[in-house]
Amino acid sequence: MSDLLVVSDLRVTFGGRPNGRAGGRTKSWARRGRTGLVAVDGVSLRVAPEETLAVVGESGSGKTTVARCVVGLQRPDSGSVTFEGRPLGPVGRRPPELQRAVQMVFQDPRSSLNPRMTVAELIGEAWRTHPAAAPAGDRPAALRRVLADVGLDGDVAARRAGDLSGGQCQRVSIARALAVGPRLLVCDEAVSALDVSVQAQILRLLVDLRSSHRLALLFITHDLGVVHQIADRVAVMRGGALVEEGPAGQVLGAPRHEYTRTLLDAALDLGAEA
Ligand SMILES: Nc1ncnc2c1ncn2[C@@H]1O[C@H](COP(=O)(O)OP(=O)(O)OP(=O)(O)O)[C@@H](O)[C@H]1O
Repeated sequence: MSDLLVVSDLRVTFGGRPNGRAGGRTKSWARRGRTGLVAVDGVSLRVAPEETLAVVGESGSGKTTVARCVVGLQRPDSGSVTFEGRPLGPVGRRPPELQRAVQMVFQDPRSSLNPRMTVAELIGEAWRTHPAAAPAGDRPAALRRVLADVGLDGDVAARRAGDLSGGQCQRVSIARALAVGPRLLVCDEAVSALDVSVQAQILRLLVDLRSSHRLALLFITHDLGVVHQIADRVAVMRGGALVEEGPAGQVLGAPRHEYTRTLLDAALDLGAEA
């Protein structure tokens, strides 16, 4: 199967000195390797349609920066991100159909949703931003459908995000992404802020949605304990670089890299303590 998302040789630095063209089209930095922090260093990844790739690694390993490049919130210094062979530039410059195709679910739903807005308003906002995805006819029925897709009752529509539980908020975040018809969901630590039992429900939901909505998932997490529940393939990052990548069974069951073994041992220790 041909790839949906291809990330090639991505490099991102922070804190270097602009070379005089900052604000222009090229984000280039003088002596970046020496004066800036290399957050992502030559990372290449592929995600096939309806596949889940988990990107794992400790805090600071560069996972979120890769995710932000994919959704267009971070411009790489070099390298490329393509979706079905089309370049994915910064979010503001993406054609609307590519903006819709790649949606992100953030770690903390309480800060990614305006607490004063009702669920209906939040989903309506997504439809306003992407009019091509807005329902042509009966909006309340379309709203009920999208809420049902994420396991929420229709009466949640009238409630404010600030009055919902963490799990309900994350379901609303997923509904908001689903409402615009994505092909790829980038989930950045999407279950990390939730209680363990709610984590399992949201993981189950993502697995179900992947099949029912034919989604691919780029699932970013520091927690190897959740990866086996969701991933087809696993990529392990350390210090901005990829150290190992392969089928989930192989990376989790017979890791080749010492660092992956250390992460797995740490996850096992945490599991034993829980
Ligand atoms: N906007 C920024 N400005 C400066 N440095 C940054 C910025 N964003 C990330 N970094 C740095 O880049 C490195 C990679 O960060 P990133 O958030 O991508 O890692 P991560 O693996 O997702 O970790 P975490 O799970 O803690 O977010 C870190 O050293 C981080 O401090």
